[in-house]
Amino acid sequence: MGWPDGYGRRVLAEVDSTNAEAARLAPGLAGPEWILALRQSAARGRRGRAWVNPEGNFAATLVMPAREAPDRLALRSFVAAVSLHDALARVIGSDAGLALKWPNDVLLHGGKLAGILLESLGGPGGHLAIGIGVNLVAAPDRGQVEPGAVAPVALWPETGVRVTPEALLMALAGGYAGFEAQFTTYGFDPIRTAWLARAARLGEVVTARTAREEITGTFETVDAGGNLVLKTPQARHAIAAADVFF
Ligand SMILES: O=C(O)CCCC[C@@H]1SC[C@@H]2NC(=O)N[C@@H]21
Repeated sequence: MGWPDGYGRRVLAEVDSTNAEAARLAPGLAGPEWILALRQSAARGRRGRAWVNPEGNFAATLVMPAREAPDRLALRSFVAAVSLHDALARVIGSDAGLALKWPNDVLLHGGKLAGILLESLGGPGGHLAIGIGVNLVAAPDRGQVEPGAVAPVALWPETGVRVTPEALLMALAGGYAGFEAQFTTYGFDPIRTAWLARAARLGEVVTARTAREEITGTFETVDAGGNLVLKTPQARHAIAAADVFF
């Protein structure tokens, strides 16, 4: 799979955060652009957390013009997760042990291998930044992540497979372009189906911690809006934003 038509690419030796760089570049971009950084000094994670980013790990952001409603923009989270899962399977040579955790973490052997941070950049045209971090060579210590969160893992120690950030970008950019085209043409349905086929803990009991409450229930599905659907003895909950604990 070669580099996809219509997508730009920049490779930076160092930047504060590829998502911050995406926001700076967005006003001057006419089409989608991948920004890969070999080092980040101020990488950010979801919910205002820092992202630990040792050199050799993958750090990139896809910034794209997107004049769409926020609900639809948010579904790119699943497009990115499915693309990342499949790109990792391609570079590893197998999808064994890979799974997706709602909404967009990639797990390997049950540990967190990769995270995705979506940011809507607004501005006159409207841009979306999809920031992707993958622990290719090293994972943060358990003490550096939230108590109760899935333990971080890294690809190299876990599988013996050494992949460069550039090689992963190649696999990811090609795969993303395919899923993005599918999303544009057919909508969320095929992406949702692909996501569910790669889901961790589907049909099992999980806990979702939202800003207001904690819900423990059976992970039934992801609905047409991308919500996590949990069934408890009392009700069926469609959850738009939460941290999920196994
Ligand atoms: O918290 C998460 O799970 C999401 C982590 C996203 C990290 C990536 S690394 C590349 C991009 N630039 C950032 O500052 N963050 C994202």
